Amino acid sequence: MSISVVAGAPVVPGAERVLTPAALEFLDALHAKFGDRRRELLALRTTRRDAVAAGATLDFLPETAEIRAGDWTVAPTPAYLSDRRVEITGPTDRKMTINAMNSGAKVWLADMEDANTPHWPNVIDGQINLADAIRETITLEQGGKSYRLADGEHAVIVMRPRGWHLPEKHLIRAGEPLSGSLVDFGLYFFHNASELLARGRGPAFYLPKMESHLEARLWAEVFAFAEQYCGIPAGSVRATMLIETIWAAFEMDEFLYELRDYASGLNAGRWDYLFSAIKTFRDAGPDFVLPDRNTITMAAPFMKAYSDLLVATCHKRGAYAIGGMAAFIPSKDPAANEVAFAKVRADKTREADAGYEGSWVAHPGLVPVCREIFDAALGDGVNQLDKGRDAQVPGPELLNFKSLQIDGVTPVTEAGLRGNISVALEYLVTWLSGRGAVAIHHLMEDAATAEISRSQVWQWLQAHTMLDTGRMVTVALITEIADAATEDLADAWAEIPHGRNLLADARNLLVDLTTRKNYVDFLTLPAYDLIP
Ligand SMILES: CC(=O)SCCNC(=O)CCNC(=O)[C@H](O)C(C)(C)COP(=O)(O)OP(=O)(O)OC[C@H]1O[C@@H](n2cnc3c(N)ncnc32)[C@H](O)[C@@H]1OP(=O)(O)O
Ligand SMILES: O=CC(=O)O
Ligand SMILES: [Mg+2]
Repeated sequence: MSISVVAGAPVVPGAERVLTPAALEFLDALHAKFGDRRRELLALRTTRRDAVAAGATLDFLPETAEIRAGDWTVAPTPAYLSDRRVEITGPTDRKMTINAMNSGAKVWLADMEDANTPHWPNVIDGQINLADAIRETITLEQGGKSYRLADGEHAVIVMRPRGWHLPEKHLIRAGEPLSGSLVDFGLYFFHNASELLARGRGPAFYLPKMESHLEARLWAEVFAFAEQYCGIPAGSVRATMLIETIWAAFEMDEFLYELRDYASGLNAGRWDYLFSAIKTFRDAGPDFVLPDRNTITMAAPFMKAYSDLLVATCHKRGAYAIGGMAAFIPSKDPAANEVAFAKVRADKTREADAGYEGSWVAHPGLVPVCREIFDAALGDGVNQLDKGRDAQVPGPELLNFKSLQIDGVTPVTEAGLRGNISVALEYLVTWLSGRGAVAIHHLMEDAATAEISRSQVWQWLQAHTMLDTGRMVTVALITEIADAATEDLADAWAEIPHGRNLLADARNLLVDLTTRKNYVDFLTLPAYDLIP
């Protein structure tokens, strides 16, 4: 069996550095060993969601009760990951790679996932940029500026590969596209694991969007195989798992247990979590319809329950709890900037008080505020593992979406509907153009936040939701708003190469995703079909 680049794939300068025969052989071995299991586990997702559609609910798993009750801890935290008080996230383009490394954050989540469009050039360039960053040779001349790694300490790289559901269509094996996860992980590991080990800085990964501990087990098997294949000591990898599906909230102990030889923490991936909550219970009746996106904060009882359970689970098992993304980013408008900093400060303070070891920021300008808050919480230490261990969170609390109702009704506004449609549209066109994260109305938007927006519109339509203005959510209303939003963006996108076509594609995709009867599991799947 062998792997080839599909005919017609965009030519990417430097690809020969990444797609070496030996690296492709490694990808081949990974797919031979794990490809079938990946497909089985994706099918299991469908089976489990079908059960919810038929009336089942979610609960802690009876078959893993012993794991939850057991007395075990995860592998020791390596020195390079012992201080995670501030982590910056961002895509792996060359400029942002250098800026993230220089940002003053302890960790950089190098994102091939929520913040990345998997255009073939992004996939390959990202690998090149990471390899150069690891070896500290990365430079860039752009826009009259010279970018270099600053003297002194740089952020530790924790790479986030694509989730299990995403294919990599530019590489095929036996006529089938490869797995995006295995391509991102495999190329990064093959080229950099020894170098990272030698430098005492990895290899470390963030693992996204898992729904079952069996998916965590698959990652553990992949790590063990990769270490052996590349001649790296067993147990060298470190993994931080995102708890960002509602399913994962019921299996946090199990995730850590499956990856116990590799795990260094869990992260509260709040945006995908909310998306998963909506998606999973999208047709479960009025008690599962959620209100406007901007009203569902981490203070919502079901979000707080998830956050508390995450800290307790981590700390019981000797793992770090890493906070999530406050989506507010710095702005040139002083009033908006003040709001952004106040919101981020409040969010990070809540996390530090709850016992997290550190948290995420989306922008270098926010590193100092996060650091200041965690400096105060951590004092002379680097963790708060003795904090928050005793939280008891009954399963139903994780599903108490109803608590956001007012007088038995979920408040949904026309402004919320318009906001969801315009943000999802602008995100989609940006994604199609090759950028997976963008600032819209002073907020960071990425695949996870856009998933919430389009899923809410779908759910409100199916639930015949009445808006605060007295209008009902209908196909006609969604289409009317989408067309107006498209018109609003038309001039800006007309200036960009192929911009008109991209905008038309984004509009059509959005209307289809939100008004079709059969819900689409991930917007990135049909969107991926639209990119070269
Ligand atoms: C739900 C989740 O998964 S969250 C995690 C995934 N999402 C992300 O990682 C998003 C990360 N953030 C970003 O991508 C960006 O901040 C954006 C797209 C939201 C805004 O970016 P911009 O519009 O470029 O912001 P802005 O103009 O203020 O940037 C100022 C400088 O900071 C840099 N910068 C901004 N954000 C980042 C970042 N996250 N990492 C590194 N550099 C950054 C810019 O490159 C720019 O550099 P320059 O002055 O050398 O040109
Ligand atoms: O990946 C993070 C999230 O919030 O989603
Ligand atoms: Mg996410």
